[in-house]
Amino acid sequence: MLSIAIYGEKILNQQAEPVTVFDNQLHTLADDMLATMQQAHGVGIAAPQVHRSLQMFIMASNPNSRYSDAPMMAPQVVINPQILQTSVEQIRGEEGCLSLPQERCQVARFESIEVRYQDISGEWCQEWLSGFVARIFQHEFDHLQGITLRERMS
Ligand SMILES: O=C(O)C[C@@H](Cc1ccccc1)C(=O)SCC(=O)c1ccccc1
Ligand SMILES: [Zn+2]
Repeated sequence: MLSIAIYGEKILNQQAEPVTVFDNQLHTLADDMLATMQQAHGVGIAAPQVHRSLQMFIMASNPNSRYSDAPMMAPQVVINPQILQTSVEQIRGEEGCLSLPQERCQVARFESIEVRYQDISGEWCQEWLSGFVARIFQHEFDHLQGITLRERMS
C-alpha cells in the first residue's frame, strides 16, 4: 500500500507532470495505486495523492450507497488526460476525497464530457463519459491540476 497525501500537503496543490515513459515501473505504480484505492474503498485515486506528481489516475466506478445507479466498471488507468468537450448541463452531486477523510460535499460537475487519454500501454483513447463516471474523471482530473475538493466547495 502507498501512503495517501492528506489535504494541506503541497503535492496536492501542484500541477502534475506528463507521463513520458511507459515502462514496467509505470505498471507497478498503477498496481500499487489500485491496491491503495481499493483498501481505502475509493472509486478513484490520482498519482499526486500517493505523492507522485504524474498525470495519471485510476477510475473504478461501482454501485455504492451514495450512487446506487453507478455502473460497475473495470478499473481504468488514465494517463495524460485531456477534456475536449463538455455538456452544457451541470449536475450537483455528493463527492468525497481520500485526501479529505470524513468530508463529503455537493459539487457541480458537467453531466457528460469528451475525453482523450493514454492507457497503461501508451495507446490514445477518446470517448464520451457521462453520469457518475464523468464525475469521477472530473474529480481526478482536478487532482492533476492541483485542485482539491476544498476549492470546489460551492
Ligand atoms: O479522492 C479521490 O480521488 C477518491 C474519491 C473519488 C470520487 C468520489 C466521489 C465522486 C467523485 C470522485 C473517492 O473515491 S471518495 C470515497 C467514495 O467512494 C465515495 C464518496 C462519495 C460518493 C461516492 C463515493
Ligand atoms: Zn480526491
